Amino acid sequence: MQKTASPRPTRTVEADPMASLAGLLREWLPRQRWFAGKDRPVTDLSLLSMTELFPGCLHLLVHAGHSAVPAPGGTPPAGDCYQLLIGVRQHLSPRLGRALIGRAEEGPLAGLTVFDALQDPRSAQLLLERLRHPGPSGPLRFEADPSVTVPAGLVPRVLDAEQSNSSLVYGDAFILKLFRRIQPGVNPDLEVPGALAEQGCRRVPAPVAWFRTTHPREATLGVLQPFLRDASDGWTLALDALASGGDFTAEARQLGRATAEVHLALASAFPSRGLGENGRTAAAMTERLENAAHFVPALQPYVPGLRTAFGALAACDPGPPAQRIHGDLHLGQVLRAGREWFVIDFEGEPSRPLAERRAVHSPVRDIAGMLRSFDYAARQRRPWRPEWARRCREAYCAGYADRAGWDPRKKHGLLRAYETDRAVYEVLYEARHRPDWLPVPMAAIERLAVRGA
Ligand SMILES: Nc1ncnc2c1ncn2[C@@H]1O[C@H](COP(=O)(O)OP(=O)(O)O)[C@@H](O)[C@H]1O
Ligand SMILES: O=P(O)(O)O[C@H]1O[C@H](CO)[C@@H](O[C@H]2O[C@H](CO)[C@@H](O)[C@H](O)[C@H]2O)[C@H](O)[C@H]1O
Repeated sequence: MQKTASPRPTRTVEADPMASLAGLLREWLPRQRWFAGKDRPVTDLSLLSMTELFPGCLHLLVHAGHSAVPAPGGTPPAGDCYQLLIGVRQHLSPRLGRALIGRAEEGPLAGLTVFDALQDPRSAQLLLERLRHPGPSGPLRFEADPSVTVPAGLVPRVLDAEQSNSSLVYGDAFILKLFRRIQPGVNPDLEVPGALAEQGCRRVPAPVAWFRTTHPREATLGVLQPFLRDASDGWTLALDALASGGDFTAEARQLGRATAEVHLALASAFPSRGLGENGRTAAAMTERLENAAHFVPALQPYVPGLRTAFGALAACDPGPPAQRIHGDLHLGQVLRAGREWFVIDFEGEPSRPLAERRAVHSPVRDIAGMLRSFDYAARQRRPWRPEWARRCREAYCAGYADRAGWDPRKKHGLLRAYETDRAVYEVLYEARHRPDWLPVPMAAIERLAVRGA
């Protein structure tokens, strides 16, 4: 184990470092995987909050504005708030080269080297120390579950994953997720696992420590939870099965059961609402489709057909009651450790407003997310393996029905509408983040719009 120092007292720094940082961050931010505004130029950067977490490490909330370009639907995009941990030093050791943001030329940090402090093991250790000692740091509040002991000196490493946020793994015992794009309010990725733990649900790792800000608005900033050692995510396992010709139906069936168990625990932990309202659901789906088609013109030829398909929802059985759900369920959000499936990342679809992500929705939405994921996996192989995805769908729905007491396959109209809605979200997501992947959800759109299945 490495030695760790106790964190020193923190203070809120008065001088505005943006005079030094704005130019560097304007270059650096759009290159980060978690930066959501890659498709629009950053027109302005402003500081919302700054706390010196420990000497040489600034905790910043910055606003990245994109005011020049209209958003889909004609609303001008106001921009986003991002959380940054910025290290400032005279010189950066060459082994931290990939953390480099640049050298400040002007302002209060002129002449100093600026870097991403999360990549620096010393800063990562001090951050854990801060979480181990709950209390305030300027506007920040560090809090912990008093029943869990987090040992000192755990060796940190940055998780090397395709992520929407940034995570640090400590001694293969805990994982800290730092939310990057910050929205005011409680993040469901803290709220939901905490509430599920109180229900005794063991399918979701429970938060052990977290931190939040009170300025400029209350918001969750990070969550520490147990790290599931030797776990493999569902996406990797599915691709391995596809590559080796192995069967994935037993896994898919257990995954269906695990999903149903999490849904049942969510329904106990949070208030549910009566039966789903298909009319409102259809209107919301249509609006999302039209907004997405504004941004991705390839969707436009399918809009009339899909609008009609969503409209047909009104005649469908409303399905199970609306309740809190995962909100962005796919094979990358489930981990297999030992013989069990665990569900992680309850943030919901990152581009939706927090209030919408914390609202109740039909559990069919999560089921549709996972079914879309089987299709994504099957399309990673040439030739495409539709029968593999179809078998996984059947098994997953059967497993879900075993535990939930109702069978998603009997809600055909609803399931089809939610799969379409999810594919529309994916088109927008891929256009923004991974244009090479766009054909995967576009193929589903074509299938659902033209053939309806
Ligand atoms: N409790 C955990 N135990 C083991 N690995 C985890 C755990 N939580 C997350 N991970 C790993 O971290 C990755 C990213 O986590 P996730 O919560 O999905 O982040 P993001 O919201 O940034 O995409 C996951 O795909 C998984 O590999
Ligand atoms: O970063 P998150 O895990 O919160 O989710 C976002 O990124 C996902 C990709 O990393 C994206 O998922 C899409 O691609 C997956 C394969 O990489 C596939 O299994 C999913 O079915 C598909 O939706 C997800 O949509 C996005 O919110």
